[in-house]
Amino acid sequence: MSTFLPDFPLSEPVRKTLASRGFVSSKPVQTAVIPILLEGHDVVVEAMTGSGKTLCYSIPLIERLINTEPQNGMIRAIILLPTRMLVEQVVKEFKLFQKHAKHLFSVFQATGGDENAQGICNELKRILIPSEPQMIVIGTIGCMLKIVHSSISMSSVDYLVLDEADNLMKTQSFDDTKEILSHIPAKKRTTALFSATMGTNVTDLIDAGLKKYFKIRVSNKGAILQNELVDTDLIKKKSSSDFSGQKYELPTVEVPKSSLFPSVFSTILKSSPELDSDPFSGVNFLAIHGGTAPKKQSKILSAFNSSKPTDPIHKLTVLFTTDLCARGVDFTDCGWIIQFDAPQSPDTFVHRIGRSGRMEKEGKSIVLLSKEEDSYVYFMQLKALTLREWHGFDPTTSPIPRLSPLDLLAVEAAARTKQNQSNVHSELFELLGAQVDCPYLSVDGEVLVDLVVPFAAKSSISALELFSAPDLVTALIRRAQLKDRKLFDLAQRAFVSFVRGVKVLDWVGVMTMFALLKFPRMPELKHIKEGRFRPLPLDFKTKWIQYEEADREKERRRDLKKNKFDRPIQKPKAGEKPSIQKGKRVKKQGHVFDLQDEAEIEEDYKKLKKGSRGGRNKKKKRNFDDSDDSDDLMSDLDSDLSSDDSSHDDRKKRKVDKKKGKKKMEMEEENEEPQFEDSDKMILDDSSDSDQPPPEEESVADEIIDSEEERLRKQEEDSIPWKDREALKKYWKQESLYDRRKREKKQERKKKIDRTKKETHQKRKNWQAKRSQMFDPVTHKRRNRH
Ligand SMILES: Nc1ncnc2c1ncn2[C@@H]1O[C@H](COP(=O)(O)OP(=O)(O)OP(=O)(O)O)[C@@H](O)[C@H]1O
Repeated sequence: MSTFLPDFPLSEPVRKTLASRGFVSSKPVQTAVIPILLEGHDVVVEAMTGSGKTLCYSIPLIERLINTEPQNGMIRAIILLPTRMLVEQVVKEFKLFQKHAKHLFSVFQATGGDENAQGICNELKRILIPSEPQMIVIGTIGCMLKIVHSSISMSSVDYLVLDEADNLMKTQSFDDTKEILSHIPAKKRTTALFSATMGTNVTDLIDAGLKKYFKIRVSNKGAILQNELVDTDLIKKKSSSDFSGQKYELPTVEVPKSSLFPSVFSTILKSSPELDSDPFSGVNFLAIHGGTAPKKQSKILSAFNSSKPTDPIHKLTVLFTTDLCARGVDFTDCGWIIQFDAPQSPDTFVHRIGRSGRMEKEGKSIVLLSKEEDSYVYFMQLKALTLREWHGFDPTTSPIPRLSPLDLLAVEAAARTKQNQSNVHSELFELLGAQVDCPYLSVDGEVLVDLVVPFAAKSSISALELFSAPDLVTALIRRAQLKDRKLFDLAQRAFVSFVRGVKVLDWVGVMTMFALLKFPRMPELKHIKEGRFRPLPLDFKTKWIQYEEADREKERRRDLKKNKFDRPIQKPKAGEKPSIQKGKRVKKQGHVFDLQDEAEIEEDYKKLKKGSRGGRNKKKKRNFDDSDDSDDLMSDLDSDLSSDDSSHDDRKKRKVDKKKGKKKMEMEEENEEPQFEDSDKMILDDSSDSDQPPPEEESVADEIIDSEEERLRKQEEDSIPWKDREALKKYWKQESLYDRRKREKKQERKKKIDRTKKETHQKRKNWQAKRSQMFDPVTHKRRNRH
């Protein structure tokens, strides 16, 4: 007899599995639910997170498979879950039972995107043969939908579980869930719905085929989860989210909203050398988000779950993650959940915090709220969740040594003895990192400011001043961005994804929170004043920030060069004239630029336009139209990046020489004076060592005509409505006035020559006729006049 459920005899494989996992007694929800499911009734179960719901449906299923006639090569049960990660977790649980019940059943994982769905269906068909044992299929909605739509038979399915059922009933996926249910015979099946937040409205699912069901609700009484809040400024959120005072306690998981956030934080924390020293020397930073490859996700999860405070290297493991891990994921020993953002739905809040304090362990949750979010506390109260203000840890019990006044004096003195005051900031970092056991991130961000402000006041420049940062964390992140463009990109993308996902009240606060280097250019920010936002004061262009990775940097430079000329033509504002550049075609539309890069490319673009149109300078215009000029601008950029001005000048000179040489050759070859000369001639004329004759009168006249033509051409261009791109295209196909004049002139010249030739020919003819009258053609003697 098992001690797990004394009143219900369990089969040997189940007993063995439970014993091997050390489960000696059932938990309240298990005691309530397993017997009902063993009897084959439908259930709707709501029980707190981490209370052991998975076992509630897995034990009855295994018992059913053991105690009923096996149906080899058929699907016997379907378990639906919202994410691939959860599917993997549940598959693992069933495989533990399989160890003790070999050949009794097999487990099939149905996950994968649309592109893999067909392959999964084929694989399932291949193994659903009589020689194979009966099967449990565990999968996500998308994949399961493909399976039920394929020719695979569902007639033998008699057990259906919807774990995290409220999530599966969400509007976006509810139709799909119902569709799956409609393919599974309702009469003989047992249906079980589980969640920590079931709500009251399951009537829709009852419509979809739930029979008479038992509703079981296991109350949260006695739960050890504490919910607290930290009232903080948005700007200081980063600092406040460090709870290094508890570093030797249990692992921590942070659940922010934006999916990019984890990678930004963990990358920056990992890549800041200052953080290698205390208090982060023993901290292992991990991150899981939507962009993490599935295999890597599982690896990181198991690394996180297997981390222990007794680990000699990593005493603390911090996992940065998103709502991807908010539901169902079993973090076995997670002590703290720090929510960077307050979730709008109380259900999400419950699931997030439920990653800690599982299975009767103690767990703590902290949510960081800014001043604008005060009302959140009352909102949560209405939902029966109490948030208390958190006052931090007692510094005297903190394992991290604090900076003593003596240490402070030592640092200050060292900094002040430096001859070159502008170097003080780097010394400051060094000193703080190397000589003083100072917590860079303190329990309250104020400590940091207190620590560094004295230096700011006494030395000419401080770290905070240098990076225009309100706290040292922002300074570090800003500095890290300058060192590697990868972080700069991440910070911007994280900002954009954050502000697009939430209603932002304090824009400047959010910008500072993400340690942006410059005020971003976004349509949403059109009416926002920079206000207290402090951009990086250094006089620099963000395009100068390079990737540490050489290949990536090479690629960026290539792209930058290409983008300058691929930029789509922007629709001008009302009343603004369209800018059309002759010889430049409209290329790729909708190219995506970085926020900061866009501003700079815009600037370069204006420069280009100026070069091509400004002042109606023929030489400049033609130079731009020549592809060589692109090299000019790129070399401008390159020289900016490499600060190698002399090489740039050399290149320019070489180019002019090359053109001169080319022109000379052409002139010699053709030995003909060019008509309507272009910039090549102007460049040659400009050069001091030119050996060309001065322009003839005709070419001066041509220039006057040209400028008139240019004006006419411009007038004609401007008259084309911008909207009508077809008209624009046609326009380019049309002959321009300039070309027409050129052609007409050529024709006139030809006519003149023809006329002259004709006249000469006539004259010759007349002369010959006259001559034949005067001389005898045979004797060549003058005829006798009489
Ligand atoms: N009877 C038991 N004795 C000891 N540990 C148990 C028992 N039942 C389950 N557990 C363990 O408790 C943990 C939480 O279980 P489970 O993941 O099923 O919780 P849950 O209620 O589904 O949580 P969530 O709502 O977050 O999905 C697991 O690590 C599981 O192995």
